[in-house]
Amino acid sequence: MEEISKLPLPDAFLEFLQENGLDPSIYAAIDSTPRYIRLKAGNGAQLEEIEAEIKCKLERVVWMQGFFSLPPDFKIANSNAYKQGKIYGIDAASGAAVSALDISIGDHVLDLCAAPGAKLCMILDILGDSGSVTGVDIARHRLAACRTLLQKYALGDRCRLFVADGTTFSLVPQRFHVDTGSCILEEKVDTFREWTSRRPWKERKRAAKARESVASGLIANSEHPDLIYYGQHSGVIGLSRNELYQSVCDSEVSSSGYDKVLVDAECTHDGSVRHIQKFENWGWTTLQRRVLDAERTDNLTSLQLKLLTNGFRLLKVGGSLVYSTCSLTAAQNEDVVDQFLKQNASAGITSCFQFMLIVAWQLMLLLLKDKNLVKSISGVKYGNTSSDLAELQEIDAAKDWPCRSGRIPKTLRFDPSTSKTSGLFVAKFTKLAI
Ligand SMILES: C[S@@+](CC[C@H](N)C(=O)[O-])C[C@H]1O[C@@H](n2cnc3c(N)ncnc32)[C@H](O)[C@@H]1O
Repeated sequence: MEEISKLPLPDAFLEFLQENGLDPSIYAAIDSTPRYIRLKAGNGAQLEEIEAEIKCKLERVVWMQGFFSLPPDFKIANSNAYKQGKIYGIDAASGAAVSALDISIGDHVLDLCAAPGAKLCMILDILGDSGSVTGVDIARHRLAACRTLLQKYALGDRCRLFVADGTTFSLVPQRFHVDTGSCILEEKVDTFREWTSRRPWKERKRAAKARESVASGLIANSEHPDLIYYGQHSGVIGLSRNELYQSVCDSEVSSSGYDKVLVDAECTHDGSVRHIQKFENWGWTTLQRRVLDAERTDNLTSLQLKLLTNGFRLLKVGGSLVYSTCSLTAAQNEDVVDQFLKQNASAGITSCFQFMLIVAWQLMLLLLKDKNLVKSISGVKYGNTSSDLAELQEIDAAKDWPCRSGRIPKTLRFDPSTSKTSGLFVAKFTKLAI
């Protein structure tokens, strides 16, 4: 108990922990939790040079490639290696969420809650000169910070960033376009310019006006997602506005949706010990307002389920989705997974008869579509069709990670006291064809 009092947690937070069966002692262990950095790809040879510059030994994290630990109180922000974009500050557990995606060269990846962008940068670093990444976040200022990161680490070439609500975002990757090489770029390079800040004045004014209307609640979701950044090879250049914002039906999503989707959902952040510690300076009342408010917590779990559902909808058949949060509560993790599986699980098809019904329904929709009787098969609208069958997947890489199984088999939990990382929950799904 003496340990716990090192961080004077407010009563409301202690109650929140008690209600959720969480042990407050993790917040006293901050002094022994290392800092983590990841080396940007291609900088491995400069390890000794970086160590000399920061005057500190970088301890390799044996279970997460490219990651190193530093003493808990070490500040990387002032180092040249950080300023020059050779190292990132990112917790090793966050690295695990990205590793769980098992990204292959050429993958088209959707990061549905992307800002401020540590995981997005890692994804781009893994992809290198291949595939594409679409980053989405509802908070414009946070996504702008993400754009700054892309520039700093020179990783934006295959990335596009949209300010949008991840629960309704509906664009698939520009698969074919990305890979068509430079001839289209040369022909139609003026269709979209590289930076939207260079968009024509009238267009920017129209977008700002639409944003104001949304903010004042007059209209909602009437505008397209706002594209605030795209790189040369993200598939955007050469497209007309209509082509970029073209929606597709579910049957197309199954083949041209994203190969991998990360839903690193908004949460109460209670597993991020360093984040909670910051409220000592920001004021505990801020914690109460931002984190513990009961209504917000209820809304959060519903938001998490919607984000997971929509991310899964945009996944192609055979692709993988990782759902992660830095909360340790079951309500935001296993309970969300449970609900999602109830709505989408293949195990839900309990009988041959049900299976036949679903197949018949799909065939009927295809037939109607063929005869132009329906324009899209519930395509871009929020909500699932019976073809969205989810299955929890084993995370193969996790056998060496310092984590344990969650309440649901195949889900994982990083507990700060044993993992020596930030707290994290990870679940991985695949989309099955029927
Ligand atoms: C845990 S943070 C994501 C951290 C990020 N993945 C990273 O590695 O830096 C959650 C993010 O979800 C965003 N968010 C909240 N509601 C959202 C929504 N409805 N659609 C999209 N993003 C949302 C927040 O703005 C916040 O940036």
